[in-house]
Parts: sequence; structure tokens; C-alpha cells
Amino acid sequence: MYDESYLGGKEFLRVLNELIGDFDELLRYPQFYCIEKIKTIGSTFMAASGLNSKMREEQDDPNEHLYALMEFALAMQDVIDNFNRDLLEFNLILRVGYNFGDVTAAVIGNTKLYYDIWGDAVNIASRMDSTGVNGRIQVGEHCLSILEKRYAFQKRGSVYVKGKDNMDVYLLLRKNDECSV
Ligand SMILES: Nc1ncnc2c1ncn2[C@@H]1O[C@H](COP(=O)(O)OP(=O)(O)OP(=O)(O)O)[C@@H](O)[C@H]1O
Repeated sequence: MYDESYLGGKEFLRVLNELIGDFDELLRYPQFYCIEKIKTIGSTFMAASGLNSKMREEQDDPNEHLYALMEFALAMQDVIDNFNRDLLEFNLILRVGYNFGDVTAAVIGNTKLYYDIWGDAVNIASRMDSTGVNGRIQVGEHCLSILEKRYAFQKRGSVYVKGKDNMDVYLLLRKNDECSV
């Protein structure tokens, strides 16, 4: 990207803040109501979808929140593309790790409350990101059973995931034709 310590880190913070602000804005769109921003970790934006079981029950398709999360990742990519187009000196790169599964969600702490999510599914999502490919969205094989209905993937191979040994992983190629508008 560029030097994070330039101008004592101020410039990095300004750009990151603008970018995260744009990602936050996306969450106001009705199609992303099921998505929660959990937190930012360094320059990582962590979001989860379908945490509200009542909202999930009201969906036409029980997996709609999983598709919404993939759409959110694609919308984030558009934000990055626009950013790079508008500010020619930048060439920001987004790397996305995607996963789904059961999570434990809770507010933790007594006086300093903090909402977070935990579980194997969260760890794997994090690993899909950390072992991922710049500019691409990486998912584990088990995600295909649901996502392939709307998206096409290319097999990347197998990556070592701590606690899981090797996992077969796939990179998003495109949306399936019948779903593209
Ligand atoms: N709620 C969360 N918020 C932020 N990061 C998370 C969360 N849950 C899991 N992770 C991240 O997912 C990754 C995988 O977790 P895992 O339990 O497999 O390994 P770990 O022993 O914590 O690994 P590490 O050596 O990377 O700290 C970790 O880097 C962890 O920080």
C-alpha cells in the first residue's frame, strides 16, 4: 500500500478512516440490514451476517443473509475501486476471507461493554483472510454447497489452517449469469 508512518501515521489514519466510513455507509442499504460490523482490527474490517435469528426467519430464502454477506464483500470491492479511481495516488487492495457457521455472540465486560463473536466459524473466516489472495474473496470448500447457487468459484488448492490442518479453498470468480443484472 504505502508507508503507514508517513506524517507520523496521520495520513494512513485519514485514509483508513475514510475507507472504513465508506464501508459503514454500505451497511445503511436495506439489502445489508442483516449485516453487523463487529469491529476493525488494524486495517481489517470484520462483519457478520444473520446474527439476528428473528430476521433470518423472515427471509424468503433461509440463506439470504449468506448471499447478502457475499454481496457486501463485492460492494466493498467497488468502494475500493472507486477510491483508487478518484484518488489516483492510491492503489488500495482488498483481501476478503468469507466463512459461515455457528457462532457465539455476546456482550462481554461489566463496565466496558463490548459485543463480539467467537467460534470455529470465526477463526476460519479469519484464516480465509490471512491465507487469502490480494484482491480476491477466499472461501472454504464447505461454503460452496450454498454459495455455488449464485456464484462461480475457482479452486485455489489447499492451504494450511491452524487447528484445521489443510483446507481446500476457492476464490470467487463471478456471479452466476442468471443472477447478474
Ligand atoms: N472475535 C474475534 N475477533 C478478532 N479476531 C478473531 C476473533 N475470533 C477469532 N479471531 C482470529 O482468528 C484467528 C484464528 O484463531 P485460532 O483460535 O485458530 O488461533 P489462535 O491460536 O488464536 O492463533 P494466533 O496464533 O493467530 O493468535 C486468530 O488470529 C484470531 O485472532
